[in-house]
Amino acid sequence: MRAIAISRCAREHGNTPFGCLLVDINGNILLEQENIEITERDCTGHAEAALMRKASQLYSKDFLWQCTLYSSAEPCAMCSGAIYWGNVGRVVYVISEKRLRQLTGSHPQNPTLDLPCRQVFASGQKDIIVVGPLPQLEEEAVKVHEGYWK
Ligand SMILES: Nc1nc2[nH]cnc2c(=O)[nH]1
Repeated sequence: MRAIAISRCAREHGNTPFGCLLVDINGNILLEQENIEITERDCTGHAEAALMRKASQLYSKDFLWQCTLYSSAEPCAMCSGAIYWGNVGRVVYVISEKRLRQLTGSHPQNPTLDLPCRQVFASGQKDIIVVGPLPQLEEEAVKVHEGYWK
């Protein structure tokens, strides 16, 4: 899955191992985004938030509602907010926030929130479709995190 490959690139480039991409209704890849929080010294530099900043500059809200954001891991509350405000209509993720929390533990670099993206979206006013976690891809995605959260 492309989002997992992007998460591997993020780690290779010195960032936390997360990646995502935006795909239109016809399956065309519009944007790809690695996590940039370390190299850019940006606490909001999660892959999904960074992608949403670019997406909202390039595309209309009506267009983005027809798009899907694929992510290597479940969007955190901040990124879910960006997806909500940016108006992307569908999200697919591999690793759940719960599993991520087991991986990162209490690592100060990633004090993972125990707040599923579905819960964030359910507090809003639109029906964003959420697919995930994806058990058949989860181990491949988890592998990219191996040895990182020490
Ligand atoms: N899903 C996701 N979770 C994160 N936790 C820390 N950074 C990230 C990121 O870029 N994406």
